[in-house]
Amino acid sequence: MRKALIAGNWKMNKTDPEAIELARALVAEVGQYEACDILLCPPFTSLKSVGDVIRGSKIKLGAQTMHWEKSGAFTGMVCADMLKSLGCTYVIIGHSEQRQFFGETDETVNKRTRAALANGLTPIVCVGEFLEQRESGKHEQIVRDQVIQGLKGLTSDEMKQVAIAYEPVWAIGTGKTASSQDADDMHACIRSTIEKVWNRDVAQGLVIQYGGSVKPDTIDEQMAMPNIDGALVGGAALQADSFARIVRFQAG
Ligand SMILES: O=C[C@H](O)COP(=O)(O)O
Repeated sequence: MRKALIAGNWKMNKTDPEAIELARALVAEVGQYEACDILLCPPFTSLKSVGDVIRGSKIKLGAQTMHWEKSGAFTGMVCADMLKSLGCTYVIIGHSEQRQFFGETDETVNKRTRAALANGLTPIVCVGEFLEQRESGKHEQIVRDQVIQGLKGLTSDEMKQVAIAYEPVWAIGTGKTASSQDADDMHACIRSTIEKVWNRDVAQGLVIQYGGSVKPDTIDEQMAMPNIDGALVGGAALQADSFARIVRFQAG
């Protein structure tokens, strides 16, 4: 049985005082909630302070990306050790905004994923198609390729530490969600790809989150789908009440 993972990706939002305020409100609302795993991914600048606020609660801490090298001359970047030293246990990798604006490729996704795993961090590997790719019927092939290339070379044991987030690019921050059925179909496609490349055990254990305009009024139907195991939430994670309602989804 897969435990749902509800993650808030705060992206480039919240000053440090604002991040502390939001984290405090979430600890008060859902800090001891155990029906699903809860993850906060603030910007690098607030990992330390959010980590301090959530310490002792059930809420986990993650980063929004990392470099694959251990240290060195990589201005602007952070490495796994730095994230771990602040209490991170997760890291988002290959988000479509990293792919679109910062040159992320399947190859760099693979490097980051391997480095995260080698350092005991759980990577949430993001995949998803553009609207024109869906409209031309290529969406499943595009996402399958991202999965296979991004996770290339991982052992079955390593795969058991990975989560995937399916985020159709056209649904991110637009207010348009994929229908629950379309999302579930893609999640099933991802799961069957994992089964073919690795094995059934890995595929059945894999947490696949949906991301793209998830809101309090969409989450219940989404989480009722058999292949949707959680959500990677952007905009609706920036207010405590909406994120707390998403965390407390009622899946049927
Ligand atoms: O990482 C989160 C996703 O990009 C979704 O963002 P959104 O909920 O604002 O559409």
